[in-house]
Parts: sequence; C-alpha cells; structure tokens
Amino acid sequence: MTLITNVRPYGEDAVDIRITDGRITEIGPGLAGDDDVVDGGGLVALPGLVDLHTHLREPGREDAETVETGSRAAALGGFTAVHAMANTDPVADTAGVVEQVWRLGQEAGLVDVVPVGAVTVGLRGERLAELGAMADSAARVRVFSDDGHCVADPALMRRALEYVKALDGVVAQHAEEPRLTVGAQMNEGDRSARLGLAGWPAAAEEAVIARDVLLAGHVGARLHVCHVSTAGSVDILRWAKSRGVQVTAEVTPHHLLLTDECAETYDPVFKVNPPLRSDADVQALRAGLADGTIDAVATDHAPHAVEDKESEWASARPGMLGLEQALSIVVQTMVEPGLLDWRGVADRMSVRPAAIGRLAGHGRPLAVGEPANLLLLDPTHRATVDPAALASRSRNSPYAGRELPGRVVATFLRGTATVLDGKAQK
Ligand SMILES: NC(=O)N[C@@H](CC(=O)O)C(=O)O
Ligand SMILES: [Zn+2]
Ligand SMILES: [Zn+2]
Repeated sequence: MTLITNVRPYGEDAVDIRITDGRITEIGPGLAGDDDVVDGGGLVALPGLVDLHTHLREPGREDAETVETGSRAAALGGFTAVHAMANTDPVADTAGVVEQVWRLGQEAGLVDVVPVGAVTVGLRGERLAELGAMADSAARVRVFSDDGHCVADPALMRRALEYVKALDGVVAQHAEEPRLTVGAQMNEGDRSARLGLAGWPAAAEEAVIARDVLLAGHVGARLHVCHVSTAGSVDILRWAKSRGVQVTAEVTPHHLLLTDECAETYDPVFKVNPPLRSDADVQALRAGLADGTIDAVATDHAPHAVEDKESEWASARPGMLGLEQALSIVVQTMVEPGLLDWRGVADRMSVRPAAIGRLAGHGRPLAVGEPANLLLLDPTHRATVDPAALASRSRNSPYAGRELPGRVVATFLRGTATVLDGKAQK
C-alpha cells in the first residue's frame, strides 16, 4: 500500500491518494494509515502519460536504444505506456517480432511497451503485412504504421484502411509524398535556399493528409496522422473532422517549440523528419492542440548512435530524443502560456492517445477503482538539460543546455513506483 499525501490531482485541491493492489482505493483529505508515504506536497498528479510514437530500436540497433533503456527514459518522463514503432531490424511486420518486443517490455517492467505493427512487408510499400496475425498475437496490435516511410500508394493505403477497420485498428500515417522530398534536408523556404539545403515542402505532408482523410472517410476507417508539422495540415484536419471523418493526429514536442531557425547552426541534432518549420507553423500547431484538432502529443523519440548523428548535416540521420523532456516542453509551450490546463494536458498526453491505441488500462481518470497509473510533477522546478544525464542510450537531444520547467518526481505503473525522487527504480 502507498499513500501519496497532499498532492493536487489535475492541479486542483490538495488531497491524499491511497493505492492498494495496483488500484486507487481512496482519495480525500487527511487519510490515515501506516502505508509507504510519498510526500506529494506542491506536486501535481496526472494520469500516466501514453506515447503513440516511440522508436526503441530493438531489435537491430541496440547500440542506439533498447526496450529497457527506452522504457527507463519513458518512465522518467512520466509515461506508463509507449507504442514502439515498427521500423526496427528486422521490421515488426510479423506476429513473431511484435511478440518479441512486447515480451521485452514486460521483462523490463517500467512501462507497458505496446508494439506497432508495420502496414507493409519490410516497410517497402508493396504488399500488406500480416495485420490480422499481429492483431491476434499476444502483443494485441491495434496501431499499424510504416513510420519512417509513407504508405504512398493510394490503392495500398485504401486496402490497409479496410483491413484495420475490421480489426478495430488504425493506420498511423507518416505523411510524406516521397516524390516531393527527394534529397530533402530541411523545411522548404527562404532559409533553405539561403543555407543551400534541399527543401522539404509543406505540400508534401499536406497532400498526403488530404488524400488520406478522403480515403478514410470513404472507407469509414480510422486514420491517425503522425507528427503533423504545418499550419496547412491543421486546416485540413479541422475540415476533415468537421465532415465526420474518423481522423486523429499528433504533434511532437519539438514541433511545438523549435523552428527551422535551428538549421542555421548546421548542427544535425536539429535534423528531423518532418523538418522543423516556421514560427507561424508552430503557432498553428499550438492552437490546433489547444482546440483539440490535434488530439495528442507524441514524442517521436528517435535515438541515434553518435556516428549516425555527429556528421555533416546531409549525411546525418533524421530524428531526435523526446521521452524525458516531453512533459516539460508541453508545460513551457502550452501550460505556461495558458493554452492548456492540467486536465487538457491529461487529455492530450494520456486520455486521447490511450483511446487511439485502444489501451484499456491507461488514460483513465484519477478516481477510486481505477488502475494506479499516474505521475507526480513539480511544475515550478526548472533545470538545464544535460544530454549526458539522460537515461536514453543515445545523446541526440535538441534541448541540450536549455532551461526547462517541470520535473517528474514519481511515476507509478499499476501501483508500483517506477520512478521515485526523480530516479528510476530499476
Ligand atoms: N522522425 C525522424 O526523423 N526519424 C524517425 C522516423 C520517423 O519518425 O519518420 C526515426 O526512426 O529515426
Ligand atoms: Zn515519421
Ligand atoms: Zn517516428
């Protein structure tokens, strides 16, 4: 039994929370008992965060991240569940691979690792993977994605949508028309021209989103759009939702904070797909997340080994770390400016992502009888990010040297502390 004292659920009035056998069993002021006491004074309690988009690199690139090291980074970030993307080596396109990843997550025991299944064999965009077998496996896959690659063929995308509809699943699309991004290095605009880097136009993302919402509406299937990065994408999503299309979307922490001005440094830590965009795009993404057009914040945590990242810009791999700073970035970009309150943060980082992934035990309210998946946050604590201190096996944090608000003091997974005093418990 654990008693969390004097904590503010959703930033509201301070109460005590008792956890027994993995569930919240009592909430109220002045609870008594000789339980393990965690002092929640000054802390905000939120439901455990759920990430729809995490790259854990196992199997295949265990030098960059493993299920265990990524799980530790996730727990330290306040997450209790993460969706592990399929672009591993071998690709997670069979029941065997998704079951392996699922089992590694259970063994690590720090967060629920929920495998994403590939849409197409080998992410090659040619023929559908065994979606049904992955859905029926022990990993119970509901989110399917070729992330890293776009399902570019419209006929194949339509068939994928028809299949996942029957499985109560969703296709999470990496929206990038590949014919428009050949050799692309950064956001296309005046700055890319001046820096001499090939541009990645907003239209390459928006064209695929427009096509896919039309297909999802036609088929009556669920579509999820990964890492939305442009103002135009937000407009298309708003239009599609107003027409009743079952589309959801995510934005990354880095697209909520950083702009293509970062490319001026030529430091490949800022190279990412889709690229960092303009300030106007950042403002539109924040507004879209605030009004719910964008459903979720998802990290796109993309660890890369030093040799893949510390090279010249053009040859560096795209992608950046996100799990350990995601909540801090949301506090800075959404809570502090008054765009989201704590219930809003819970909705966009826990409730809605859990619903999109069909995770029954996550994204639940802080209430008696619910599974004790929660985090305790000190929202006023500020600290400077030191990549050497991260739990991730990689070091490619775009926030190095930045002072950010918010410290995750504790995380509980079904009542067991995975983080206490800001330290991982395994
Ligand atoms: N975001 C990235 O820049 N990279 C991701 C792939 C992806 O999310 O498209 C990766 O796997 O490294
Ligand atoms: Zn992607
Ligand atoms: Zn990704």
